[in-house]
Amino acid sequence: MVHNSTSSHQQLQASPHDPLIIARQEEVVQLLKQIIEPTLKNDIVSLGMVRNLRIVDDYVYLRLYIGSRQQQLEAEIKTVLSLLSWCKKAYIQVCTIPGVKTTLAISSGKGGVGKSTTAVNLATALKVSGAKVGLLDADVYGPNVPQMLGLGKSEVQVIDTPNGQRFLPLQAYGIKVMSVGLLAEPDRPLAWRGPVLHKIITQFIHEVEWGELDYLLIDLPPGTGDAQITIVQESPICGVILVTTPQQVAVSDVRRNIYMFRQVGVPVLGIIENMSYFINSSGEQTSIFGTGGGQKLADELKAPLLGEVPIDPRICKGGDTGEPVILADPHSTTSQVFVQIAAALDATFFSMLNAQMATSSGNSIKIGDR
Ligand SMILES: Nc1ncnc2c1ncn2[C@@H]1O[C@H](COP(=O)(O)OP(=O)(O)OP(=O)(O)O)[C@@H](O)[C@H]1O
Repeated sequence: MVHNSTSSHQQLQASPHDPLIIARQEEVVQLLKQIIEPTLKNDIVSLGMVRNLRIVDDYVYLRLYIGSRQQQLEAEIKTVLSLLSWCKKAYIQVCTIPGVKTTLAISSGKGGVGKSTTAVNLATALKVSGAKVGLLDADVYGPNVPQMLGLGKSEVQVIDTPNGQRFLPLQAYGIKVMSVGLLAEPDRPLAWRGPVLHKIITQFIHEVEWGELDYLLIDLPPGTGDAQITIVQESPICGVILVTTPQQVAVSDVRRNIYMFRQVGVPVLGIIENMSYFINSSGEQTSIFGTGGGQKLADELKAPLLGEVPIDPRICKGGDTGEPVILADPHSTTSQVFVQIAAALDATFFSMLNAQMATSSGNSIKIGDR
């Protein structure tokens, strides 16, 4: 079960002052909490799927953020709200990315901890397992996914669709890829701010022709700024994976990050500790940045530790050559960690991977099992 331990009420509803509206709002929340999302086995309010709840006179307004496999929830909401004697009509705005079943975000409290590396390798592991995968590089401050997938100088096409013009994602190793970096001029820093940033991000989420995807992974910008909050609020993210390193400073940044997600009502699926240890030529493990930071944080924040990724020169090399380590060296310890995490995600969302992959290196992880 995926938990969202801090209530998602801030994101869910405005703060009215009229006692009648407050009472009605609470009544609606209690009814909505009876609806359980069958895959994640938790209620749709705790999962942050219901946002912007408003009661105006005898009408209920809300936004429902779902993946393409969760359409039935709209009808379930209408059924439970029909029990309200005072409610004349419930207006439900369904927010989804067409064709995308599950949207997951990869985030980090600070830059340079390996967030994009994680996003690229998880996307590749999911793809290798047979899933249809898209990767949206929304890191407006350092969009390096195209280079990590060998797409350095590619041009983005715009196509006409029945719903208007759409960006056509590029393809790398069968993964559909779109990046803010593909729209920027080479070697020029992206300096988008305020409304421009908001518009670009919103376009990226809603105006890409992804086709049918099992997973869309979003590589978020680091930190807890405007760009990150906009993406999280605008997209039907089912959960977020946080990347940290064992160093204390990275750990405290991720702590801030986790609280931000919980405040906006998006479940934290777990933490990945990157650069956990180094394996020398004799196969011995050495901790370079200290030990246990990821586990300590996971315990404190009641979010599972999904995996510990070693420091591996092949990761750097893969980032430079555009071939992820999962493909360049699939049997390495590093690749197996990513395969295990992908298998655990898939076990939570689809159970699509074959059992052999999920258990290939022993202890499998269960997402959100606390
Ligand atoms: N486990 C690892 N072993 C060796 N090198 C790594 C590892 N993880 C990441 N790196 C390297 O560290 C650098 C930063 O990684 P990456 O770009 O993924 O970080 P990031 O958190 O996305 O950074 P930014 O916030 O700047 O986008 C890259 O050169 C990458 O190859």
